[in-house]
Amino acid sequence: MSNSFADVNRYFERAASLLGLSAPLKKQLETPHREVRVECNIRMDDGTVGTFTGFRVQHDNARGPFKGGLRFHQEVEIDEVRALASLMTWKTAVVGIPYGGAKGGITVDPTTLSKGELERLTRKFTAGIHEFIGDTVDIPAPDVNTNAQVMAWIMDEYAKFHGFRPGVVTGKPVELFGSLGREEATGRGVMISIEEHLKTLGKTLADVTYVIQGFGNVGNNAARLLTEAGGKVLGIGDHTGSFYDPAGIDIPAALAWQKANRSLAGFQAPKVERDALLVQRCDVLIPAALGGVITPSVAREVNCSLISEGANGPTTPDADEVLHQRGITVLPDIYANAGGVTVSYFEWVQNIQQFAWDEQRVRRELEVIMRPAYAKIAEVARARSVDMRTAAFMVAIDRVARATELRGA
Ligand SMILES: NC(=O)C1=CN([C@@H]2O[C@H](COP(=O)(O)OP(=O)(O)OC[C@H]3O[C@@H](n4cnc5c(N)ncnc54)[C@H](O)[C@@H]3O)[C@@H](O)[C@H]2O)C=CC1
Ligand SMILES: O=C(O)CCC(=O)C(=O)O
Repeated sequence: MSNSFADVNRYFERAASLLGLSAPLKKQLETPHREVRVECNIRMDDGTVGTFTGFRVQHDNARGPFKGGLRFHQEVEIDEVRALASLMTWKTAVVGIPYGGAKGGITVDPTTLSKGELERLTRKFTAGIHEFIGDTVDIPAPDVNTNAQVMAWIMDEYAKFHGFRPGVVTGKPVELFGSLGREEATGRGVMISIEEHLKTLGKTLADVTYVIQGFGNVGNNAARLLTEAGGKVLGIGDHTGSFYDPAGIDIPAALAWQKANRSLAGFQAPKVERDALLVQRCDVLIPAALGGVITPSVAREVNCSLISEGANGPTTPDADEVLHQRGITVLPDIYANAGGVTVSYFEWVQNIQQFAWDEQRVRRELEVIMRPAYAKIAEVARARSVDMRTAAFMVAIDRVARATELRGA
């Protein structure tokens, strides 16, 4: 289960060809600008030296500073980071926020580290990449297995080299120049994406049922918000367990369980096999864990009419074809999960202005970005008779291509 750069580029290639981009421009837009690899040696609690490898891939900055999350996971490798960095370029462009795309990661299972080891590793990585990041250069943020505390360490370590620059990183703790609403932002954006689509069908969030894979930052906030909106969540799961109940899962109980136990293991609800969760009956499926989980065989069996991609790259290109042939609408990752980076943008704006917004304003401004973006993608999908993913890539690539040409060589 991972993302591949070749897979992202299949989507890129299809959309770029429909736009009639020249071969040299396509190559320029496809190729990452810079890739940084750092060895991070740290002192482990038992006195030994731990060696870890970290990456930062800066894909494109024609429309603004590089922007994107930082992932700590045992399966992180350069090709995947490249894929995720490229998705960030198209994501920031499709919602029209003034950034390019980047992604970083360290190959580590953070659950095997103590808090002290995690802090030392984060600081070592930051020291290794500090020359390449900055609030006008490249701005990291949380992704899988990273959080506000990790961002605070990055901000602090960066300050040792460059002085106080809170906008060097987003997703910080609210007490330390973070933004209200950032933590739930990706889940909220997923909800908005679904709401916009349902509107076109004359339905509301309360009229449909949901299955959500992944119960971390994206999945659990989506589950909470959809439940608060009156929707019924039938299935949830994380890496420790999956649950499905046609009568509905008690989401407040699941959230409380997860908060107390740090995972869903042991949660009391009807269990299903991890791989079976994605094919349970529902109206809306929300993959919100890792990439590559919707393969052609899963796509042939999913039992929903809409997929909103909370995760990055959850659907392989071959599976995407199958979904299209089956008439299942996919709200693509670069749009559906853009709520997180959008509120990161608001955090950065607040940091630059040294002026904090209240949460209502953050939510309002998120809608101002997410709702028209749906309309734009849907308009292109209609006008060019393409699916929503192709349309989203076309909108994004067109914007990056124009910026690139206007800036010149
Ligand atoms: N955090 C953010 O703001 C954004 C995250 N994303 C994407 O959303 C996805 C989830 O990210 P976060 O929620 O931030 O990460 P997280 O670390 O908070 O949570 C990840 C969740 O996925 C689950 N998971 C991991 N492996 C699994 C497996 N094999 N089967 C089932 N569940 C599994 C974990 O148990 C956990 O519940 C990733 O693809 C990430 O790139 C996208 C946009 C923004
Ligand atoms: O908030 C951000 O800057 C980036 C979040 C992220 O990594 C993503 O959207 O995939």
